Amino acid sequence: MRAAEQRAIAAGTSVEALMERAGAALAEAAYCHAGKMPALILCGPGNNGGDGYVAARHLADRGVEVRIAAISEPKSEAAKWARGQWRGEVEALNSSTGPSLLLIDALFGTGLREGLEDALQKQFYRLAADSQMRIACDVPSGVDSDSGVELSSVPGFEMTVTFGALKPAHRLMPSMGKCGRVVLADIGIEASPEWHELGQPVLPALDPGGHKYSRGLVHALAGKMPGAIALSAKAAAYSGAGYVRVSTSRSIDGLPSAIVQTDTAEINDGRIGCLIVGPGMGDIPRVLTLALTSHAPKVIDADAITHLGEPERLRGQDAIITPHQGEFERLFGKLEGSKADRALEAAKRSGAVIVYKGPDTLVASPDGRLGFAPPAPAWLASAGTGDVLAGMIAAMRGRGLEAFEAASAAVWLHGRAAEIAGAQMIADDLAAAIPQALALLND
Ligand SMILES: NC(=O)C1=CN([C@@H]2O[C@H](COP(=O)(O)OP(=O)(O)OC[C@H]3O[C@@H](n4cnc5c(N)ncnc54)[C@H](O)[C@@H]3O)[C@@H](O)[C@H]2O)[C@@H](O)CC1
Ligand SMILES: Nc1ncnc2c1ncn2[C@@H]1O[C@H](COP(=O)(O)OP(=O)(O)O)[C@@H](O)[C@H]1O
Ligand SMILES: [K+]
Repeated sequence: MRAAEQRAIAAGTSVEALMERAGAALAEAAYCHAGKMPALILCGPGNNGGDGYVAARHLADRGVEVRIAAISEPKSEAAKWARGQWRGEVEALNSSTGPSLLLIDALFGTGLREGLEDALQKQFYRLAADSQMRIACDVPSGVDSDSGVELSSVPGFEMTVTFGALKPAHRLMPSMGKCGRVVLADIGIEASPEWHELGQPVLPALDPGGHKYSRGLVHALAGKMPGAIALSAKAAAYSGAGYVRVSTSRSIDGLPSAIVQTDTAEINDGRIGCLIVGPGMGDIPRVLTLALTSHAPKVIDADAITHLGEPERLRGQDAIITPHQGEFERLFGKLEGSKADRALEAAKRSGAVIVYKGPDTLVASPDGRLGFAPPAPAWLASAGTGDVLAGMIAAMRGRGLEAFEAASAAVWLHGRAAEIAGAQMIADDLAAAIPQALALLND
C-alpha cells in the first residue's frame, strides 16, 4: 500500500485527495453501521488522524453530533489541511475526556512505530470501554499493521475500515481478533496482488470425456494410526478426486466403500495425481522415505513434517507441506519476522508450497506469492481437521490445480465447510460438509 500510494502521488494524486476519500469512506461506513449515534473521534498527529478530521466533517454534514479529541496538533501537511477543514472544536485528549456512544479511533495507523505511551493507552481503553460501539480507522491503534503484533494492548472493535487493500494485521493474529468486521474501501489506488486474501476458488471444469484417473488419483499412505489417514482419504473423495486409494498393511474399518484399500505401496504409479503422507504416520519414518522416492506431487502433513528433519530434503520435490505452529518450528526453527515473513522464508528454503496453519492460515509459494485465509470458525480447533485439510489439498492437486492454487482452494473450502458443519462438528462432519462447500462455487 505504501508503494501504491507513492505511485499514485507520483502520478499526480495529492495525499489530501486520498485522505478526503479515506475519511469520506470511514464516515460512510460509520453512518451505515451506527446511524446518528453521537460520535467521539480520537485523532492522532499523522495521516490516520487526518482521516479522522475528514470523517468528522462528513458525519457532521449528515447531522451526526460529533466531537473530536486530539493528542496534539497535526504534524503532517495533509493532516494539517484536514484539521483546517474542520469547523468545530477540538478537545485535548486527556483523563477528563468524556466518552460517547460511538468511538472512532483515528489515533495511529500504518505509521505506528512503538506502543502507545501508558497514559494515552489507559485513556484509549477507558473511552473504548465506555462506548457502545467502536470503529477503527485503518487498524486499531497499537497494532503493527505489517505483522499483526500488538505493540501496546488493544481493545476490541466492532468494525475496522481500511483503504485500498487489506493489511497483514487484518488477517494475522492477535490483531485479527481485535478488528471486528473489516470494511475495505476503494480510494482509487491499487496494491500489488502478490499478497492477497484467498478468494473463492475457480476449479477446473469436469472433462465430459474424462475418466476416474483424469479426475485425479489420490494415493494416501497409512501409518501407525489409520484413523487420521482415513479422514484425509474421505476428505479427498468428497473434494472430487476421481479415485482415492489408501495403502495400508491392515484393513481400516469404517472407510467408505468407494475408497480402495490396498496392501501394496505402488507409489511409482505414473497415474498418481497426488500422494498424501503424514496423517497418523506416527514414528514410522520409512513411510516418509518411501514417499520421497516418488515423483508424484505430494502433500506432506503431520508426523511426516516432524520426521523430515531438514527442509532441504524437499528440494526437487513437488511438495505442499502443511505445518501448524509446532511442526513449523520443528522443521524450520525460530525464523525472524512476522508470520507472513516466516511463511515466505520457509517456502524459499524448502522450495515447497507452505500451508502455515492456525487461526490465521497462510499459503506461501517459493515464488513470493502469499495468500491470507479469510477468517475461519474457531471450532476448527479440534483433532483431525488438519487431516481433512490435507486430503482436500491432495484432491485439488490431483484435479490439476498447480500447488499454490490447490492449497489456496482447499484452505478456502475448508473454512466454508467448517461454517456449514457448525459449532458442534467433529472432523468427520467437516469432511461430510465438503460437498456443500463445493456447491457454493456453482452459485
Ligand atoms: N497509505 C495510503 O494510501 C493512505 C493512508 N492514509 C492514512 O494514513 C495513515 C498512515 O499515516 P502516517 O504515515 O502519517 O502514520 P500514522 O498516522 O499512523 O502515525 C504517524 C504519526 O504518529 C507518530 N507516532 C508513531 N508512533 C507513535 C507512538 N508510539 N506514540 C506517539 N506518536 C507516535 C509519528 O511521529 C507520526 O506523527 C494510514 O493508516 C491511513 O489511515 C489515508 O490518509 C489516505 C491514503
Ligand atoms: N482458532 C482457530 N480458528 C480457525 N481455524 C483454526 C483454529 N485453530 C486451528 N484451526 C485450523 O484447524 C486445523 C487444525 O489442523 P491441525 O493442527 O493439523 O490438527 P490435526 O493434526 O489434529 O488435524 C488447521 O486447518 C487450522 O488452520
Ligand atoms: K487507528
